[in-house]
Amino acid sequence: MRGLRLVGSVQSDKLLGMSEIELEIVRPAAMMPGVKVAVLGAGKMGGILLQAFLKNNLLAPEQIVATVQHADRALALSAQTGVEVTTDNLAAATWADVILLGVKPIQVPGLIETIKGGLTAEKMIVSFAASVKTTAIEAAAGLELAVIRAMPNTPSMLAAGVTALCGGRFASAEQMSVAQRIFATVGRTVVVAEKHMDAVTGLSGSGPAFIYIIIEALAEAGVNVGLPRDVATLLAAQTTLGSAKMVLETGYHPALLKDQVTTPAGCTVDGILELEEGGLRVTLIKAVKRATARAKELAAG
Ligand SMILES: NC(=O)C1=CN([C@@H]2O[C@H](COP(=O)(O)OP(=O)(O)OC[C@H]3O[C@@H](n4cnc5c(N)ncnc54)[C@H](O)[C@@H]3O)[C@@H](O)[C@H]2O)C=CC1
Ligand SMILES: O=C(O)[C@@H]1CCC=N1
Repeated sequence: MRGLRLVGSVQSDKLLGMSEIELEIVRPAAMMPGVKVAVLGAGKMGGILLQAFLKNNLLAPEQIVATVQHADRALALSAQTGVEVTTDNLAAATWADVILLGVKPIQVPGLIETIKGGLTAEKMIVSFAASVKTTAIEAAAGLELAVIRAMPNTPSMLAAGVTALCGGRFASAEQMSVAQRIFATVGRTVVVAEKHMDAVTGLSGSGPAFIYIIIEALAEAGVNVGLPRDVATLLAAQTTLGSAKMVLETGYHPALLKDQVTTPAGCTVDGILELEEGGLRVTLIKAVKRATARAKELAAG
């Protein structure tokens, strides 16, 4: 069905008194027409991006080729998305203008070695692998080509993600704006200096896992004080979402918003005392510091 105009017809004389209506369903033009994108390593994160490109009509299916490690997964993903999925990284990279790298950090150098023969200085590589520096990709490619490093997160699945991006030595402002358009399909984007990318990984890349644990714990607490589990989970998740929206949309400091909840001599302050005694703040700070430290090591294995 790739690239075809879909034309169907229905018999509807009973409804409209006409013998036949011609239905013509034509997909609207893609927002980045003519750009060919390869997603090398369409796993969890790469798969989310691939689906978002299609859902947002950033790219038509025939503008995308994805790769995975195993042929059976290629077949399944192709059937699910209507996109060509292959295990041939070199062919995909040779065909594409923009090459997204979505394999594990340790696999990036080997993957670039594989696709090197298909790279030219006119192409652009966008890596969302943690830890791998733009200079490492440039050096492995052996070309003065644009490299952009990105760190998205999994709420991207609902277009509620956030992606930090930084450009390598040969990436132009125009190429950065192409990368921002790519990641805008899955949420907000922010451009940072590359020295901050491991910290971004520790905070917003890993962060959803930390927040899920907090939501799970709040729900467990709700069950502990007598709520049905489904009600407790809804209350915990919506409270987290609503509180995040308050920070983003009011622009108030989180401490001020916390003070608004805390009635003098009320119940909230008693809960806060327990949080402080249990070291929640320090624990979260340590979690982000540990994840950031590990992010610095991942490229080396
Ligand atoms: N999962 C997350 O929350 C985030 C992950 N990342 C980064 O995304 C990358 C992938 O992570 P996940 O999606 O979580 O892992 P994943 O294991 O789901 O995805 C990796 C994919 O690469 C494929 N692959 C492996 N070797 C390949 C090869 N030679 N050719 C083609 N495909 C190959 C695998 O089949 C798999 O589908 C990592 O570098 C990670 O740092 C970045 C931001 C967030
Ligand atoms: O855990 C990881 O290594 C990846 C990078 C950020 C989120 N997941």
